[in-house]
Amino acid sequence: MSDVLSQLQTRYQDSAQLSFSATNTGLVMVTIENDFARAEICLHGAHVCSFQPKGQKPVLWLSNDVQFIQGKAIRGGVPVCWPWFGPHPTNKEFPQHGFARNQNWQLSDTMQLADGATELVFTLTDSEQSRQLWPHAFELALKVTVGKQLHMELLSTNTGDDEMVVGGALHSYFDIASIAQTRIRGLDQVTYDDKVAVQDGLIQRGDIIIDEEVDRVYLDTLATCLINDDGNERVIAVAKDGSRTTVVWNPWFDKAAAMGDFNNDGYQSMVCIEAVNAGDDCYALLPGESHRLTQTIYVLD
Ligand SMILES: O=P(O)(O)OC[C@H]1O[C@H](O)[C@H](O)[C@@H](O)[C@@H]1O
Repeated sequence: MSDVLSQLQTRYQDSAQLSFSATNTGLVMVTIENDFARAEICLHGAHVCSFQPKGQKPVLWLSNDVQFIQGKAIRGGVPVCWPWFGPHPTNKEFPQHGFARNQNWQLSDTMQLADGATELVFTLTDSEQSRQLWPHAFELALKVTVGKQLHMELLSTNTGDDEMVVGGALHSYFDIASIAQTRIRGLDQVTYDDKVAVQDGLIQRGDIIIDEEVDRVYLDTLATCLINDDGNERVIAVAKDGSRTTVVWNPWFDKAAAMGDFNNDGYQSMVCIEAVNAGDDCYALLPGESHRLTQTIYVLD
C-alpha cells in the first residue's frame, strides 16, 4: 500500500483540497478539506470515515475502538456493502454484507466543482478473489461529493456476459449527542420486518424512538429520513435513490459489547440509517447494464 500512498502524494502534490496519509496499519486515507467541509475516505472499502461540515460537529459516527485492518470492515462511517446485504443467501462462510468493504479500491478521478465542492471517484473491479465469492465480471464506482452535503453514488455495472443480481447498501452510521434525545422521522406507516423480534410485516407508527436493540428493515420506501439530534440541536437529513429498503440499526449494549471494534457505550451516540438493496429490492443486470444507488446526507439549516 505504501507505493499507492507515494503515487497519490506525487499525483496530487499541488492539490489544495486533497491530502493523503496512511493509518498505522498501512491503509491509505484521503483527507478532503474545502470551503464547506472536511472528510476522510479510506481506500480500503472506499469507506467514508468522517464528514464534518464547517461549524458542525461530526455527522458520521466512527467507533472509538475502530480498527483499520486489511480485509476487515471499518466500524462506523459509511461501509459500502456489496454485492449482497447481510449474510450471503446460501453460504454462511462468505463475508457478511459482501466483499466490497473489505478490499482496496482505486482512486480513479477527482474534480473540484465550480461551487468549490470536491468530487472523488473510487473504483473496484472483479478479481480472482472476488470471483471466488461471486462469479461475475463487474465495475463498481463510488462517486463521493464533499460539499455542504455529502453525496454518494454507487454505480454497479455488469461487464460480463451473464446476468448478475446486485444487492448492497450504503450503511451510514450517524453521530448523535444521545440516543435518548434522538428521534427518526420519515417512516411513519411504513411496513417493516423486525430482525430482533423476528417478526415480519409490522407497521411503523409515528417517529422511531430507540431505547433497546433495533434492527429493522423498512420495505418499499424511498422516503428521506430526518434524524432529530436534539442533544446537538440539529436535524440531519438522509435522502436516497435507487433503494426501496431502509434499515435502521442500533445494537444497544450487549451486541455492542460483543463486538471487538465497537466501544461499549458507543451505542448511546450512534444510529445507522442505511440505503439498502435487499430481498425483492435487488437488481438483475444484463451485460452492460448498471444500477445506481445514492445517499445524500446534510444538516438542515
Ligand atoms: O457487524 P456488521 O457486519 O457490520 O453488520 C452490522 C449490522 O448491519 C445491518 O444494520 C444489519 O441489519 C444488522 O443485522 C447488522 O448487525
